[in-house]
Amino acid sequence: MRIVHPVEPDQPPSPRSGRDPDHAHGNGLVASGLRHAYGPLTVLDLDTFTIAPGDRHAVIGPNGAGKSTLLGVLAGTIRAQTGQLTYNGHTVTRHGAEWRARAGIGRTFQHPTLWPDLTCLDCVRIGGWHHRRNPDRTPMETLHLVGLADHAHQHAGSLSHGHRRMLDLAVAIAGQPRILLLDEPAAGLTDTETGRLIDVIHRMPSWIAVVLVEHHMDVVAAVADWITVLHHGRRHTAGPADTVRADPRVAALYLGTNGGGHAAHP
Ligand SMILES: Nc1ncnc2c1ncn2[C@@H]1O[C@H](COP(=O)(O)OP(=O)(O)OP(=O)(O)O)[C@@H](O)[C@H]1O
Repeated sequence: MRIVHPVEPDQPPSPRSGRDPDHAHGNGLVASGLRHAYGPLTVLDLDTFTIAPGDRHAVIGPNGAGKSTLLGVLAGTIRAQTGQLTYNGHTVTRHGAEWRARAGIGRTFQHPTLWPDLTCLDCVRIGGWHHRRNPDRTPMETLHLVGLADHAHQHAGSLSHGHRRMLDLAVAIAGQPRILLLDEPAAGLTDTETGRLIDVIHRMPSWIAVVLVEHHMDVVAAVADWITVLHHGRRHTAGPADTVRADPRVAALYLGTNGGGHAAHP
């Protein structure tokens, strides 16, 4: 895939430095002993998974490896059968997705649903409904960031697939997350949209952690400095992005010579 970066960025990229304006970054999200099964099928079995402020962490693995399940457990849309989660030192295991979103754990979805009868602008307004502080940017500025300013008054239901994904991202950003969980954000995007997505992630302030589940390895290479590889719900490999991408065991997993499913070659 050829990634096209927007020719004229509308804002300078955010430096990976700076300070959380409300000093609320704490020590991030720490999960331990996560286990989840559907019937006899264990789809998640992780001893620990940690997200620290500012992380750029990709979770990759063959189809069915448990990546979306992990994101769901972290976001609170799936309750793991066992395990504990703390966020900035507080136990949040039993708190649901809405509480976690308000606390700063935002997410996008593999299949965004949004509100089809609302305009893009109203969707972004809803995304920011729980602000505890002055918004980082107006809803219109958020739409501009993701390249949807010209579609502000269009109904979400009439957007193209790629634009719907970018709107889902805008809605998540409007919630001013401290941890942003992205589930296959590049799936189905054009090259130009993919370039825009990478640009948006690069502009995230340094105190925001971004965790993305992604099959597009050029997107992973562009944004992640740490990669966890899941296989059958377990950690197969984890480490600095360059090291993991060069690991022949990971390539073997993707090529199916290690009992894995099919997916793009890392
Ligand atoms: N609600 C459910 N009921 C039963 N099985 C499920 C359910 N959700 C997911 N699974 C199964 O759990 C396993 C892990 O699914 P998950 O979506 O987490 O994997 P994934 O790594 O995100 O896959 P992909 O890359 O294909 O999106 C798969 O075998 C999937 O079929």
